[in-house]
Amino acid sequence: MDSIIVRGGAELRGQIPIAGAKNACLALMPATLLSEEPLTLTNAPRLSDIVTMTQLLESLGCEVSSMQGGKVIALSTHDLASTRADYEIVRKMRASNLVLGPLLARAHEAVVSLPGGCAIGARPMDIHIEALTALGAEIELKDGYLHAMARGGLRGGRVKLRFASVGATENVLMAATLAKGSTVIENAAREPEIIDLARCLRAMGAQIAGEGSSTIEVQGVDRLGAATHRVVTDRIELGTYMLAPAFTGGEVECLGGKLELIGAFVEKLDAAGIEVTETETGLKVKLRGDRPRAVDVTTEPFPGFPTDLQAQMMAMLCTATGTSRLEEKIFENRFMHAPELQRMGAKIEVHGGHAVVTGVDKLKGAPVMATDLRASVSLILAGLAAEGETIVNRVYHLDRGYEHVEDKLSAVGARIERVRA
Ligand SMILES: CC(=O)N[C@H]1[C@@H](OP(=O)(O)OP(=O)(O)OC[C@H]2O[C@@H](n3ccc(=O)[nH]c3=O)[C@H](O)[C@@H]2O)O[C@H](CO)[C@@H](O)[C@@H]1O
Ligand SMILES: C=C(OP(=O)(O)O)C(=O)O
Repeated sequence: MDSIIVRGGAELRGQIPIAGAKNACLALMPATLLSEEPLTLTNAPRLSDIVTMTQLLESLGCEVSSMQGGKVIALSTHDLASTRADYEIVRKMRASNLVLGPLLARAHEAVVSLPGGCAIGARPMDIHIEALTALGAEIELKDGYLHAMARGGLRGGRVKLRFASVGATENVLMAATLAKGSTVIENAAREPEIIDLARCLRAMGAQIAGEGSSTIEVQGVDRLGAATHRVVTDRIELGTYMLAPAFTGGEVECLGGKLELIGAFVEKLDAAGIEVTETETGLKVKLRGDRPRAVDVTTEPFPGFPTDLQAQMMAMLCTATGTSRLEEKIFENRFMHAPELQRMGAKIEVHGGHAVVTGVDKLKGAPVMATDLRASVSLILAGLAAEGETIVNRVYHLDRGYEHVEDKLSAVGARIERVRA
């Protein structure tokens, strides 16, 4: 398995291009199942999760080709070959469950493996099931698979989510586009990835209003057509690289970055003494003074502070002056980076869903283990600030969510390299 070696202490200066969002693209790709006509996605990120979604869609009869080195993905599902999403693929990636809504809408049936838990916490699907049931689906769990059926097709209805689940909002939004009549989704998730999906579905001919608010209305149509859609900027990759100069000094411009994608995060950066300026091409970031200051952070659904940036923020707060408190409210086991950061000299105490971080003068390089996607990159960031060499092992998680991390960081002056196994 590959590892990444980081030698700390180099100041960062320059521009980092931010890719299209993994978590948007993984919801946009299954939208192809709703139409017999082609869907083309531009600004797609080049990630192993996209390859996994490609394999899943191909197993259902979709033709997928990628162009421009993977930045453009052309999908076409003229005929569905299967309505079964197999455990062998679904277990690799939670987002595989996003084929459930589209399959039900198009074929009126689906058999989809439960994603199961993952390292960061349980990944239940009860909210998805309840929402699709409100559109007339009958769903039963058998042998680890959800067996779903919509006799006579889905019909619109009132869907009230008990929690603003991103995945459940995406599944029911896609399903409702082809349901008979109108659907109202209450307590819908408001993440930028939901807005992006709604825009793509609208380009395909869906009638949707209210995305980005807590109430989304959908008027079902008979069929969806062809469309080309540009994937929204990855706000998590953006936030990750925005933190980099706080570890190293210098100034970095994240190309394609927009404040509206990342407001709550930027407020915390400001409080920590990190200056963010919007430019015509992106967001410029630099640290005021020598060290960041402690801040308290609670993860919440959008527009709150994103859970997917908590690990990177914790790594930064390990180098700050003062004591910070972090509360993780989305996933129950998302502090696995803490013991690894401790190996580098960080002072962190974890009590259930809370962590207390007391900043230290200097982190020290160490061999560390990447336990999940965002934990992996938090260790790389910490390595940029640490004295000596940090070896981040087991980086396959990283390749799920960050394209060419070592190239992007070395282009702005970091001393980082990948060692291929
Ligand atoms: C609200 C939130 O921040 N969602 C994040 C979540 O999306 P993802 O779609 O994976 O997760 P959800 O938004 O559905 O889940 C958030 C919470 O709801 C719970 N839940 C979810 C579905 C369900 O049927 N039953 C249930 O109890 C989950 O256990 C979790 O505690 O992970 C993604 C990858 O890290 C992030 O990009 C999303 O921003
Ligand atoms: C945890 C993440 O992804 P997934 O939901 O696919 O596990 C993530 O994007 O940070």
